[in-house]
Amino acid sequence: MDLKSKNASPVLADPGPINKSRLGIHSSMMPCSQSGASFSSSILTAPRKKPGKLDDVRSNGWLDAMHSSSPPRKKIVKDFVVEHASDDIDIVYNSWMLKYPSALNSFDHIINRAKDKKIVIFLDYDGTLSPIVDDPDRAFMSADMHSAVKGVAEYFPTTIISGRSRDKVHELVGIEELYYAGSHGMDIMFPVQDTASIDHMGYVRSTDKQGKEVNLFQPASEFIPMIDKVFKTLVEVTKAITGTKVENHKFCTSVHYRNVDEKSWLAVAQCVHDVLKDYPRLRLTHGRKVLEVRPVIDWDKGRAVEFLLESLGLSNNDDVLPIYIGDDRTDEDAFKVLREGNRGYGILVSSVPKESKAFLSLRDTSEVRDFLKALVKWKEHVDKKN
Ligand SMILES: O=P(O)(O)OC[C@H]1O[C@H](O[C@H]2O[C@H](CO)[C@@H](O)[C@H](O)[C@H]2O)[C@H](O)[C@@H](O)[C@@H]1O
Repeated sequence: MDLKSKNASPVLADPGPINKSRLGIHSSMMPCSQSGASFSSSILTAPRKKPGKLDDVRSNGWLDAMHSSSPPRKKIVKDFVVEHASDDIDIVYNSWMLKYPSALNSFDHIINRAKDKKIVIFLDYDGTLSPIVDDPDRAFMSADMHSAVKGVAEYFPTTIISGRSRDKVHELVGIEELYYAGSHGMDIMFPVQDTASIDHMGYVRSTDKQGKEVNLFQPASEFIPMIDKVFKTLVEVTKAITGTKVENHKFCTSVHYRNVDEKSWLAVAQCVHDVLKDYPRLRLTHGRKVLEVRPVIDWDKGRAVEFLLESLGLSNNDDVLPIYIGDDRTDEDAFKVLREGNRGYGILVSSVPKESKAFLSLRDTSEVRDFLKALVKWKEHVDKKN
């Protein structure tokens, strides 16, 4: 990517003036449920305020997207028109792997391509390094995964790119040798080096928790007060819906519905939809049983990968082999960047067949760990020979 030719600001054309009062008292601070616990089922049958209101969420595809996020295995198989026997499940998965071959089985091919190139690793966190669990605060890596990630970071420039806040994912991973990009790449901390060529990109010099000098790139910093306000509003309006959890990631905010009764998913969607109506500069994306609210800026995990490659002086296709491993829809932006630039490998982590811009696949976090360990072993072997 020629960052120099890009507008330094990734903020898209403003869809309208920001009404200052919107940033203050929010019109939907009232909970969506006026009747507390019984809210979920009644909202399914009767429009809450205006006729047609519930249709908004149904017709704009939110609800369908919510149902298809993290679908149970059976459902995916059914979509592939196969019976539910486990043998058939394997047949479907194996035929899907013809399109997205296993990165483990393709290992020799990968290292062959990596000869004379510098491998650069990008890792998503949830669902990639830690298994998906009900409580986002308890999504930990295994000790084995921790040592595999530490191992790759010793040999290859390695970045964690997460939807979580940078501080949170740093706390969960706890490895200092890594670079961290939080809030879907809207908060990037990377080492100070000769990056004079992109000085105009707007990153600032800062210090990390150990007092070391670092560069910090935060293209959505002007949105911090707005996100904080929306976070508080979302906590308020969803509090009557049992099981919802709202997280503040500083540059974006997430509304989880994994622990919400499916009958109330529409209510969750409606609450978020109502709040977003007053914030034209925010948009919604879907993750694994989570609605993610983020600024309308032209920035995502794909742009973050391009930015990091450029800023670390690793953007030359002939010398560098980027590998991005992720499981979620937001990781598709990064897969797309690699695919379209014919650069390295996007690796999708999935135990069910799904369409992706990735080239390769791994079934689950344990295969991710094995793949990372294999890279370390190979690199140790190569270094020993030289
Ligand atoms: O980009 P990621 O690192 O994959 O972060 C995406 C979201 O991950 C977390 O939620 C997901 O994992 C949780 C723990 O396993 C799970 O309970 C939840 O259902 C998943 O959506 C995180 O809590 C979100 O804030 C991130 O946006």
